[in-house]
Amino acid sequence: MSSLFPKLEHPLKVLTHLRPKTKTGTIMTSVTQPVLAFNRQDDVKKFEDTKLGVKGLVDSGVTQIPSIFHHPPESLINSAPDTDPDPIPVIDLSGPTPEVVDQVRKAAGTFGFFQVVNHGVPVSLLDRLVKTVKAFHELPPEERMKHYRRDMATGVTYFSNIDLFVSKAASWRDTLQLRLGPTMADIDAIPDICRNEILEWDKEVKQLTEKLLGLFSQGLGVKADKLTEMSCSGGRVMVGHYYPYCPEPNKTVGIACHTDPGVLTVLLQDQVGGLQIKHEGNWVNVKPVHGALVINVGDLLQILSNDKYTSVEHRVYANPQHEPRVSIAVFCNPSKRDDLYGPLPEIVSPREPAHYQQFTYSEFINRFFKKELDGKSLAKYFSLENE
Ligand SMILES: COc1cc(/C=C/C(=O)SCCNC(=O)CCNC(=O)[C@H](O)C(C)(C)COP(=O)(O)OP(=O)(O)OC[C@H]2O[C@@H](n3cnc4c(N)ncnc43)[C@H](O)[C@@H]2OP(=O)(O)O)ccc1O
Ligand SMILES: O=C(O)CCC(=O)C(=O)O
Ligand SMILES: [Fe+2]
Repeated sequence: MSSLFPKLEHPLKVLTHLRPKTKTGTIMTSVTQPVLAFNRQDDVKKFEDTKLGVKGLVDSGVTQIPSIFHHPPESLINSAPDTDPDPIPVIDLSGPTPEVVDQVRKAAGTFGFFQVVNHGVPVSLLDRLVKTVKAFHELPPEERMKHYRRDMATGVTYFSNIDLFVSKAASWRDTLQLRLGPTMADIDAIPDICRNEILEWDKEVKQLTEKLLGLFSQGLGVKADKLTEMSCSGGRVMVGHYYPYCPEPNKTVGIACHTDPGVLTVLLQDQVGGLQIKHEGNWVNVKPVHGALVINVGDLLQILSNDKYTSVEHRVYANPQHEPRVSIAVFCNPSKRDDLYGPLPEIVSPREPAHYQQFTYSEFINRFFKKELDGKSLAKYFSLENE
């Protein structure tokens, strides 16, 4: 440990020594000594080694966020102006199927996002899930840090920022991540405090994603079980994000602008708000609707649909409120790794030729982990228009 980070008895104390940057660019320690050399990777590692995430920073009472969280001006976020009524469609899944298919097709082709109600998942379970995932993130530090790990051996991980070591700036959130399918993570590795709710949620979300794939398939005019047959929701990864209060929300973000790589994402958000999507060049808030689930098209579904559906950029602002924000997303991906994916043959023709080449899911996901972190869709890497 460098002399700038004196050996401290409690890991939380290290956090107060992570260096904020002054306006002039001079880097000061918390005891206001000027420092000439600044190694970002050292500070990233020290933050990681606390195993307490941004929640630990907040608990330690930071009033200035460490410079590893400072985003460049172009990626900073202001709250988007509220639009009334909220333009993002709320679809009642209990409606007549042809109408629901039509609504899904339109929403997926324009916003790439919509909310669903009467989706079949008991609202009481959604409330319990948010409550218990929040309780996990608010366990005492010594309990929480026992879970902190990035390796996928058990299928359960807990960390701050999936891309902490590769991104240019870290974001103000922590995440509990679990593999739900095709095989569930080790049950014993799921934190006790939210285990029952996650297991119940897994059953419900599996049924819901199959229903949604049916609607997306019919919206393309192909047989209802086409996307399910292609195993499009066989691989399911759940994340439980925690966005604590940020003392300097104008210097960082909750989650940087990105698209989701897979087929579709089901997102449960609490009532705090913060998610924004890009629509016709403007940022639009996705307002929380109690009991609703937010659905969005991923890059792979955009490709399968030959651009009939669109994978849209979205982001979350750093939480300026003292009430922490919790969101739970399930990313659906194909479980057949070596099958070929590309625009569905049924929807391409000489009049509507394929916009994308074919590739295996393994090639696709390798591209995800290799791509520069530009926040843009993966679709461009498979586009035939580049050839
Ligand atoms: C870590 O390096 C990164 C990270 C990023 C992240 C950018 C973002 O923040 S995007 C916004 C939020 N999105 C997410 O947090 C992504 C959440 N996760 C997912 O959507 C899925 O986990 C998935 C990444 C799409 C993978 O899902 P799935 O295919 O169902 O799951 P697996 O079977 O477990 O994995 C498939 C394949 O990927 C390899 N892999 C999984 N996790 C990692 C990882 N953290 N680092 C490297 N490789 C990983 C896994 O080993 C499998 O490989 P095989 O060879 O066995 O097929 C952007 C850029 C980065 O570099
Ligand atoms: O927290 C949210 O509302 C969005 C999370 C998200 O976009 C993601 O995990 O990919
Ligand atoms: Fe996302």
